[in-house]
Amino acid sequence: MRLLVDVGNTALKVASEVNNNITIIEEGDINWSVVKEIAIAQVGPNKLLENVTTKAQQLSIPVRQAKVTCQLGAVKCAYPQFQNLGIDRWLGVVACHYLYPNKHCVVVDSGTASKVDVVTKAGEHLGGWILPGLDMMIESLVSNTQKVFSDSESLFLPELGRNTPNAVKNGALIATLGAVEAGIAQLNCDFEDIQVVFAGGYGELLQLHFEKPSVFIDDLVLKGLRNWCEFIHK
Ligand SMILES: Nc1ncnc2c1ncn2[C@@H]1O[C@H](COP(=O)(O)OP(=O)(O)OP(=O)(O)O)[C@@H](O)[C@H]1O
Ligand SMILES: CC(C)(CO)[C@@H](O)C(=O)NCCC(=O)O
Ligand SMILES: [K+]
Repeated sequence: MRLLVDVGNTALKVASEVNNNITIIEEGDINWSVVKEIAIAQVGPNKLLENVTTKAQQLSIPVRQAKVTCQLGAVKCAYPQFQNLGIDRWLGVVACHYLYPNKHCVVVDSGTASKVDVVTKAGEHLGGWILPGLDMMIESLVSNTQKVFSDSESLFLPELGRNTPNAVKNGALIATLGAVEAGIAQLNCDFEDIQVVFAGGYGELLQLHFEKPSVFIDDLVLKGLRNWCEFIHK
């Protein structure tokens, strides 16, 4: 069994990979006796990884840290300084390209931060945008103003707000959905040729309010990590 680990800025996601099948598991439920290799995609702090790295050392399990390269298979990185691209973004792009090889993809991974990346069907990553995640947008508005406040009860809705929490929360939603539309516009082609892929903690909410066909893939970065492992083991 290969252990796949996605270290986000706030959340750790762990999965087992057996015969190409990825199963998301709780960190406490890892069956260490069958782990042959650990692959890690890390953008967040080492602290989130402490338990995994300690175990790996104790049991002498090989650990591989995925890194961005200028090219992986058919996928080419848009950043001239490819090392600066977040590995989560890179693996999201790689995963989408191999899941939808005949489509241009707009990859929307929204958690602590929101990332929108665009990759053509030829595998050319055109680049992307980093936005504050929805919570971060709200938090930065509330903490830098006198009269703006939010609440936990109000829903995120793609409509005009008529009270302060609705104005703030709906604004965060609309800004993020607007970036998705702008990503689509960058491709300058029929929507039929585009696959929009949502991922991350806010992915389902965004997909719910995005009015065109799209998919939500819970384990997108982990799928990209599996692709990365396939390439480096070749
Ligand atoms: N239903 C949900 N489940 C989990 N997280 C949610 C949910 N709805 C909203 N969130 C938000 O998504 C965040 C977790 O998302 P994700 O796992 O993508 O985070 P992350 O990987 O740490 O973020 P990033 O990749 O931006 O560093 C939480 O911090 C929370 O703000
Ligand atoms: C943007 C985040 C924080 C999102 O997790 C991550 O992808 C990251 O640390 N990126 C590095 C900067 C960049 O991608 O240009
Ligand atoms: K930083």
